[in-house]
Amino acid sequence: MPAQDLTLDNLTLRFGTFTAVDGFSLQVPAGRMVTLLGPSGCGKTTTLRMLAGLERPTSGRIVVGGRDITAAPTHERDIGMVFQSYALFPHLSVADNVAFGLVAEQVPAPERASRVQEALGLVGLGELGSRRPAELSGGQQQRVALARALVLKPALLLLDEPLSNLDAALRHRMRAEIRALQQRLGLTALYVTHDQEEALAVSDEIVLMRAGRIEQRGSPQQIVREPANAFVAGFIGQSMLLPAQVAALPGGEVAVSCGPLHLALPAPAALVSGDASESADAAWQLAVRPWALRLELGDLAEVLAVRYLGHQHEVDLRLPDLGDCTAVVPEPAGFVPAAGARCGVALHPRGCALVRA
Ligand SMILES: Nc1ncnc2c1ncn2[C@@H]1O[C@H](COP(=O)(O)OP(=O)(O)OP(=O)(O)O)[C@@H](O)[C@H]1O
Repeated sequence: MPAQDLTLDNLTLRFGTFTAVDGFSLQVPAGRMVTLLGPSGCGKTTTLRMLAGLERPTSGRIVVGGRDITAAPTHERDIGMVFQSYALFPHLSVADNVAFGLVAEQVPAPERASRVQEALGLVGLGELGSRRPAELSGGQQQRVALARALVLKPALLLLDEPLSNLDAALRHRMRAEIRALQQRLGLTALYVTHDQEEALAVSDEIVLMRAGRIEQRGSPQQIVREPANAFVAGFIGQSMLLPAQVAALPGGEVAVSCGPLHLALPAPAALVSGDASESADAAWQLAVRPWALRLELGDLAEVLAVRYLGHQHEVDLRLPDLGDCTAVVPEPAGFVPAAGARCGVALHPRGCALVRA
């Protein structure tokens, strides 16, 4: 079946009095990969389990390609699933593991064999169909799990922490492979991870969740560059949050002061729209990425320590009124102060975002 679009409409799931997923709405266009990201316990897996038919929502609807599947049993949902544990059958060959869903669907043997070979080819395991899972590496086993989902040509692919069991190098390679395959096949996919770099690397769109609700959704760039609030700024990438004074300037900009540091930024949308509750008098914080702290000659900050990491230098600073923070100077570096010396600090607007306190 060709990829379908997915709509989650006001999904809620309560376990007794505890609300695990709270009025969750999302549209995923056909052929896109959207990632649910958020801290442990925020409801990512529960949302995926409702999609898979493993949990029944307390209220709300799930629609795939115009078909309401909210109450459909798992095997009628046309969904492929890949989980953290590969859950392969150890006594079956790789090919028979991949064929398992086709046997359940009573696909005739000759078609089964060609679809299994095609799916194994897609994940680069075309030659290994006769092996047993125990004779494969962890990465290869996860590829078998992926082939087992793809062989069904599902309308929707669900991936729940699919790379958590792999070591770091393999995780990097596999996330690139999964993303390339999803794009090449035009699959609609929902991906769950708590690893922000993984989410940034594989997604068309990220949905950042907290306590069963959506804090922000947007492209990876939007989530990093325009965090909607202090929680998002703190969760994605390292951010230092500084109390900020904000004053409107002509031309759609605001003057921002954080203790001794000053810069001009585009005015946040809420300020431009004139929403009375969002006036410049409201409490704001400036979320500052480590690379937005630009070091220069001067004597504003005390340099506590400098660490050379090969691709960058980390510089621990003590700023008057603001406390301690760490700046990052990419290699090849221009100016890097010495530990124990003093330096000037400027804020680069690209790595700074105003968020409500
Ligand atoms: N069957 C259940 N009964 C009661 N509470 C549950 C049940 N399943 C999940 N929860 C609770 O719902 C909340 C959301 O759980 P969920 O597994 O969706 O979180 P998550 O975002 O996937 O977290 P993690 O990243 O740790 O996997 C948690 O507080 C969890 O304890």
